[in-house]
Amino acid sequence: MNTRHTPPAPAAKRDVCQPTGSAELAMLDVYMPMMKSAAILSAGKLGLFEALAGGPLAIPALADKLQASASGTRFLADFLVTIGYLEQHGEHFANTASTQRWFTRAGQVDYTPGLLWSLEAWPMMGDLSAAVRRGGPERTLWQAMEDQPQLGKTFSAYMDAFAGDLGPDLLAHVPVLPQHQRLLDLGGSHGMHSIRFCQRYPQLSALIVDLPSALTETDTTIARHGLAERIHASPGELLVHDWHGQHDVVFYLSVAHNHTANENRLAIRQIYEALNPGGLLVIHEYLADTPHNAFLSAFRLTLLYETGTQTYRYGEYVDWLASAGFADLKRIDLDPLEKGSLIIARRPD
Ligand SMILES: Nc1ncnc2c1ncn2[C@@H]1O[C@H](CSCC[C@H]([NH3+])C(=O)O)[C@@H](O)[C@H]1O
Repeated sequence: MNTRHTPPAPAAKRDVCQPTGSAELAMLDVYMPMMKSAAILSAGKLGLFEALAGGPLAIPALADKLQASASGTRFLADFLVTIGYLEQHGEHFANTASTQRWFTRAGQVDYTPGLLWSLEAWPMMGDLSAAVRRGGPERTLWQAMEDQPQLGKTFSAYMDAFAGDLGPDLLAHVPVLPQHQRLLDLGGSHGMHSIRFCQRYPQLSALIVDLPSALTETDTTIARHGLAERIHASPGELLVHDWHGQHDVVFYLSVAHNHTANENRLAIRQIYEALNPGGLLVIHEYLADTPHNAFLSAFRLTLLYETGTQTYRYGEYVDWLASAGFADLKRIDLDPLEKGSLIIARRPD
């Protein structure tokens, strides 16, 4: 995913996606979201939220920690207060509860890697008009990652943060059985989904297939979790790669929107063939069923620029899955909507 869902942000005073309806204020619709993004991303890059994770600080101490100027730190902190990301108590600045929760290591999920990824995506979006004209990217994100290795690393770290958020939903909804022993994690990137399932189910071992650009940290992460014997990462193009025999559970998590409809149809057929009878396919996706949804529309524009692909409707998945032979299809819409949906299907016994 490309820029996927954003964590719940501090309550906005007004929905910035709605036009102001006032000619004098029209430019504010562009200027304020730009500055809001720039300030939050800069705070992430400077480590400002993390610096406040241990407790409130006055500007001189905060500036010291960030190795930044006192005046710059003050202007940034002042603005972050006005948009609800910081609170001010006298001379001291503190994270709001939401900032602490979503943008620090002390929180539930630390999306700071998403801020760092958004800094990479920022200049790309400046070129969106060219993608609209062409109808797709000049070079896909995956091609760009081949000669800019930091892109792949930053993107995988962002996906890792998402996986921290999605992990509990997956564990709750995917019915792994005692006889399920082999997990294939297509586009498995950071490896955290495989790691969580292998931790929960001791009978499982996993194979992760992804492009080399996504796997730079994966072996280290697997080893850090003490799972080097049970989880292996194998670099390659998922449609042509050797999937090493039969599997019992296949993950296709946030991968379909990076492929064309025909590639997905083909992949789903290949997955069916690679599953043992009774095996499960688990898809995580953003379904294109909801019309006029600002998040989904923004995501499709991002894909136009980054990969030239798109999101698909649930009916399309049903068609691909049913024609491959899958049965017992189940759709689970996650809460909130921006978290996407799970589709679980079974290869009949
Ligand atoms: N052709 C391809 N072959 C293998 N992996 C791919 C291909 N195209 C995109 N990917 C990978 O698909 C992943 C999509 S991001 C999703 C990562 C992970 N499944 C998660 O849910 O957190 C990235 O790691 C890409 O490198």
